[in-house]
Amino acid sequence: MSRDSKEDVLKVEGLKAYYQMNYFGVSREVRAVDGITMNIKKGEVYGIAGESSSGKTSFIKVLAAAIRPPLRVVDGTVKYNFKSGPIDVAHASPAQIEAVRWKNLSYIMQGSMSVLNPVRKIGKTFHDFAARPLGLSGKAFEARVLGHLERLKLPAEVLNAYPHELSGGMRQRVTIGLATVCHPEFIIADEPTTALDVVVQKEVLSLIRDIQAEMNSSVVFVTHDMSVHANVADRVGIIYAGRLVEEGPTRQMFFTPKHPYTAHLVASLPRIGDTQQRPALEGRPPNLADPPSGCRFHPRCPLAVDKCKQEAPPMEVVAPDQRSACWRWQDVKPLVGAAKPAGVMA
Ligand SMILES: Nc1ncnc2c1ncn2[C@@H]1O[C@H](COP(=O)(O)OP(=O)(O)OP(=O)(O)O)[C@@H](O)[C@H]1O
Repeated sequence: MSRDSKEDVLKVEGLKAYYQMNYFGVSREVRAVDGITMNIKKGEVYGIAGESSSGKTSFIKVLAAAIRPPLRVVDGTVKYNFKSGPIDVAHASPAQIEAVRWKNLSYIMQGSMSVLNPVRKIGKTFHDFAARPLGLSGKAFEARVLGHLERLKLPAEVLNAYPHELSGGMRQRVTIGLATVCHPEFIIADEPTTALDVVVQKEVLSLIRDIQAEMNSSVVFVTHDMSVHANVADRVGIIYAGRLVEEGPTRQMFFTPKHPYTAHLVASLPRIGDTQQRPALEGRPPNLADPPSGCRFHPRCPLAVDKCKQEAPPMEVVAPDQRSACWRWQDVKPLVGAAKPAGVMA
């Protein structure tokens, strides 16, 4: 089935979410998400990449309806079309969000320890998360959890353990288990493999992919590791300074990027046989309390011209399913010839 013929499960339009702070009478606004429009199809795996402090976590917190002050949605909508009905989580009440949490929409936060209560056994945490949304209790609930643990290749004994008694990889599996035990339609994961060693990383990624395929859920995940995107995502979106600057099918993003920032991220991937360090992009991402005029990437962009300093480029369709926000997208060339990055499917 082509991407176009699949149904949208999420539509984000003109989303702006700012951290609004007031210290000693001085107000400060950090424009962490500043006008993002995109959509996700049913069954799609969408990866979000970008440097540190570009707004990735803030964006997916809004998608996950996990917004806490000082972060506020100041404009736009985040509309899900769940089986149970439509909901705009940017404007829904706490009770409406509670009704879709875990059952329709689940969120694997950064760092598994932050989700797992250190003084509560894993079995109790499963109960806290899932008993009510599943509407099960006693033996029926136990059977459901045990079946799910088996699928995650976790022994039943973990239910009796405290989080600190498990290895990092097991804790991350438990977190994924918690987030998926209710078979949610939409899974959001923030850096699900950071801090895990390479072997465990692979296991955790294939686990997310297997569960997604089995349940036909949609997944949005964040990582700054481009090789993870290459291995897992159907489409990749690149965020720079609070804005989506390019998105497209994973292969196209790696082989024919149409934004100079994507070209740099792809070029920074290590390649088999590398003997030299990859060139790093000069400069730093801008301060989101005072972002540059025009295209926010212009101070670091090798292709920047005067227009880029003055006018923000709109997202334009540049190839099938691929959009880029760059005045000079036609001049963007991959920075690394035909070399195939490790992990990118040929
Ligand atoms: N609680 C907060 N209060 C104020 N500003 C914040 C808060 N959390 C994040 N920010 C700011 O919002 C901007 C975007 O941060 P965010 O964490 O969303 O970026 P990120 O791309 O996820 O970064 P990382 O990869 O380091 O997690 C940054 O300028 C950050 O300093």
